[in-house]
Formats: sequence, C-alpha cells, structure tokens
Amino acid sequence: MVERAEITGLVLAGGQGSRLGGVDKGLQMYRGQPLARTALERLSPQVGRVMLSANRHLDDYARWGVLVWPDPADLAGYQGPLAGFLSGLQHAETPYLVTVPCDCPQFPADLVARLAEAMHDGVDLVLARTDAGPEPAFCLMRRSLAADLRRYLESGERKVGRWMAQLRRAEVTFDDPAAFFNINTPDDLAR
Ligand SMILES: Nc1nc2c(ncn2[C@@H]2O[C@H](COP(=O)(O)OP(=O)(O)OP(=O)(O)O)[C@@H](O)[C@H]2O)c(=O)[nH]1
Repeated sequence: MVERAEITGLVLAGGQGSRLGGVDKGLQMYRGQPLARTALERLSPQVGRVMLSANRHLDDYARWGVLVWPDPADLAGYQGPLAGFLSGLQHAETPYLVTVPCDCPQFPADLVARLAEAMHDGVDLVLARTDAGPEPAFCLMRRSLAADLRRYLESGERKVGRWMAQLRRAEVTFDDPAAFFNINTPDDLAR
C-alpha cells in the first residue's frame, strides 16, 4: 500500500489529436471546460501533487498554475504516451507516478487509491482495467522505472503493451466501463 503523498499525478496531454483534426486535445472544451483541466481537477485530490505532460501550447497550460513538461527532447517527434510517462518519471520527486490521459473526463474518483492498494513489493506497475480490457494510460508505477523506460524508447520501441509485458504488473478491475469513456472525435466532445 502506498500513501497518497508518495504519488505524483501526471495528466497526459501530449498527443497529436489526429482523430480530432490535429488539435491540442487537452485544450478542447468539454462541458464548458478544457479537457486537461477537468482531468487535473479530478486527479488533484487523489495524489500528493500534479503535473501535466504536453508538447504544444505549454504556456497556455502553465497559466493554470500547473507544472508542465514536454516529452524528452532527445527522443524526436511524437512517440506516444510512453514519452509522456518518461518525462513524468524524470521530473517526479515522489517514489511513485500515476498517469491519466486528458481525454477520459469521468475517470473514477477512487482510481489512485485502488491502484495504490495493489502496489506491493515485487510489483513495478499497476494498471487499471475493465471487463473490456486493460486501460494502460491509467498506470501507477515506481519512479525507479525511468532508466528501463529510457532504454526501451532509445531502442526504437514505442508500444506501451510490450514495455509493460516485461515488467512485474498488477491489474485492478473497475466495474464501471463508462467511467473510462474516451474522447477521440468531435462527436465525443458534444456528448
Ligand atoms: N506526452 C505524450 N502523450 C501522448 C502522446 N501521444 C499520445 N499521448 C497521450 O496519450 C493518451 C492517449 O492518446 P491517444 O488518444 O491514443 O492519441 P492522441 O494523439 O491523443 O489522439 P489520436 O492522434 O487521435 O490518436 C492521451 O492522453 C494523449 O494525450 C505523446 O507523444 N506524448
């Protein structure tokens, strides 16, 4: 079991948003508020501190008073969520990092507490899942994974599942798949 104060929360907003026409997804309005802001508000009470991962409009995000980190500069181009994981692991000052994507505005209020219950000696990372399958962007991990993840990305690998498969994993099943409703298209933003 890990205490809340030992966990830094990272909102992932660094993607390409190609299914939304290439816009910066975290800044898109959903129910009157930018998506990344909703994610930060939902995550903040669950962790000791929060940060945000972005690759565009860093100043716009920083205006909300949150620490914003771009993906590691030496890993060129868009690399997918693992680049955000690495940036978070490198900047976190707590022993644990938990990630959430910016595009799931209804994720569970007890997400981090439940992931933290499953973090034990012998576990490197804990993933959320529903009956529909794993939700790998919702991941509690040890900060000490930074070196392993850097080696993985430097070797040219990008796939989240393949990186996680070689680690000691635990999974926590959440009953309500609707809580992981994911915004990918303009229609989703209007729901
Ligand atoms: N830091 C960082 N986060 C990313 C990157 N790519 C995706 N993400 C984040 O990972 C989560 C899932 O992203 P996807 O929906 O698969 O990708 P996306 O780029 O946001 O959108 P599409 O281009 O439409 O697939 C979102 O929170 C993204 O912000 C990246 O290169 N860097």
